[in-house]
Amino acid sequence: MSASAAEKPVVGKPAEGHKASVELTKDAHGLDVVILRDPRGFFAQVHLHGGQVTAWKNERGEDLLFTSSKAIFKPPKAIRGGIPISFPQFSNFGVTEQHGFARNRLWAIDPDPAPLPPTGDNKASIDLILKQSSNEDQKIWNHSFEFRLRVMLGPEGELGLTARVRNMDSKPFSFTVAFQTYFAVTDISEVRIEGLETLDYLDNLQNRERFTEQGDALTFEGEVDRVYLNTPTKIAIIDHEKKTTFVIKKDGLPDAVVWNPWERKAKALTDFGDDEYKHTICLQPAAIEKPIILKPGEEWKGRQKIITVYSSYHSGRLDPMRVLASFDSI
Ligand SMILES: O=P(O)(O)OC[C@H]1O[C@@H](O)[C@H](O)[C@@H](O)[C@@H]1O
Repeated sequence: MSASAAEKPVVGKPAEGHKASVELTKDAHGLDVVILRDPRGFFAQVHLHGGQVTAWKNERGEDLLFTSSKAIFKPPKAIRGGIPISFPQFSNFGVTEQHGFARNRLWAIDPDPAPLPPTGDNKASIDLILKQSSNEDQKIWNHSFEFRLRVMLGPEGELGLTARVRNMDSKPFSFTVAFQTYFAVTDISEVRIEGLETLDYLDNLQNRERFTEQGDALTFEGEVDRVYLNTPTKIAIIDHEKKTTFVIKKDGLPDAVVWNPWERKAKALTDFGDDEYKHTICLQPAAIEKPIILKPGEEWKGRQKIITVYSSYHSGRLDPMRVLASFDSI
């Protein structure tokens, strides 16, 4: 299912038995948003500003992504939370503004997402496009491109993002990219990440020096800002307190950034509550260490899919392999 600006919006939660729905509407700040709903109650919201997923909820209406209570909904500023997209540059690894310009621009609904197949009636999806940089962007990154983004809400409540970047220029260009995903967690000190152990990482807090992860899982006791390199296609974030696990599956995005500002940096961020660092972990599938190089006419594709797993952890020892295996059945 897809939506275009011309389609009549579907309003309200669909009754049981109805198909997934897509609605183009305005948020409380007057910004354009697309709402994806599944009959079982799963929900996702995408702002055209930034092409940014700004909410994802389970069937009980609980937020699975974090958005700051101090988030500023005034373009061109990116909204603090959800899934801002870093493109054509991650962080300050290049010449553009921090994290590139894509998160600060107005995206359009893509009327022609070919050749991606339609997602079918049981999935709600929206295709967005960001074309050609603004005049201001071109002064710094003067390349002609098309960035297509499909956001999909599946029948198991899973959230999928597929990014495609095509070089529309007559010369090659390169870029780095990240899905800056702010997961909602109950208490950061009760969270562990599995899938990054023994890997090398660049530590943004130590001049991007290269280290090797020593622990058998990643836990949090202070500020973390690392780019893990050549990561596996599946990573799990385990929220012990909520007995919930997020499983992230990714393709075309070999790196994974892990960021939590902790107390001091949280206080320095104007659009982030002082204590909110306790309730989020930013895990970002990314392509950073080896920038993507596209020749004229070439296209790059990167994908992340996230699902939440609840019950398997209610008793006994955590079994990440079981969680990871369950993801494959989707
Ligand atoms: O405040 P911004 O521009 O959204 O960046 C937030 C953080 O984004 C993370 O991706 C970076 O690794 C951090 O270094 C950075 O502080």
